[in-house]
Amino acid sequence: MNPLVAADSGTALSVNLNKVALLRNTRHLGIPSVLRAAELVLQAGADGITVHPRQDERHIRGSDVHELAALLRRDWPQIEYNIEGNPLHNLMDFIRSVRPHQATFVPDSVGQFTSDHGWNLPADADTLRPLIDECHALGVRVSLFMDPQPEAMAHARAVGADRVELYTESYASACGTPQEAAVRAQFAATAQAALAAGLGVNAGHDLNRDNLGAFLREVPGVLEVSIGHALIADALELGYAATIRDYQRVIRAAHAR
Ligand SMILES: CC(=O)[C@@H](O)[C@H](O)COP(=O)(O)O
Ligand SMILES: NCC(=O)COP(=O)(O)O
Repeated sequence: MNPLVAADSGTALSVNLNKVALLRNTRHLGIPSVLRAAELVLQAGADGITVHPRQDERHIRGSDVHELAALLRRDWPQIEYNIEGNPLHNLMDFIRSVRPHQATFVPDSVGQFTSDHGWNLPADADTLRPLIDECHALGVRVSLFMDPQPEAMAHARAVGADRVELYTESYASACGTPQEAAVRAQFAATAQAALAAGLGVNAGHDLNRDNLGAFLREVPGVLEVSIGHALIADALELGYAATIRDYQRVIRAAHAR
């Protein structure tokens, strides 16, 4: 599959392997293996691999980033490799050495518990522009992690981003509450603004098998979802292959209209 276009289903499923590394790091035995997890999810039909190497290496280590790059280059050259992180911290070193298909810029602090907000545009524009330009010179697509604010989408395009990744925690936490429909509509409006500005739309954070379908049915043009925490938790119960098949079933069903 061409990593530069959406999956045949309409939305590519990129599997975030952070939590496999988190479990591995609690012993010095190398299990569970991040590389083996990548092979298993790809054999089962995942469309991409995502990692978010944090500076404290609490989960993904620098060595994982490079070993995954070598594996994908050797055995899965058409599979999209998406590396997330803060380009003001450690991300750019990985982008320069690995040249993945996509860099997702995330404005996390060092030691942050998990990502919890997007970029502030246009305030961050002057900081981001040269880093986006550098990625483009390296042949790397840039996606900006963004809150669901329609008015920020034109600014994301103006600073040179190719895509935005909509930060979906507010949607996930609204699911099952009276606010669910309104929050989803906010994401739909943001995606429409992104498309109108000429951006591709990705989405991620706390997506799962239960909330993904409704999101994809209502939010237009989502090219890629990156899913880690819930998917790896599902895989502990179901195994990698059955889990990937089920997420792909949800994605296909959302697009079968
Ligand atoms: C950008 C994003 O939403 C995810 O990459 C999230 O930050 C995962 O990071 P952790 O696995 O460290 O929570
Ligand atoms: N970009 C989001 C991601 O990679 C995974 O987020 P989560 O599913 O672990 O919350």
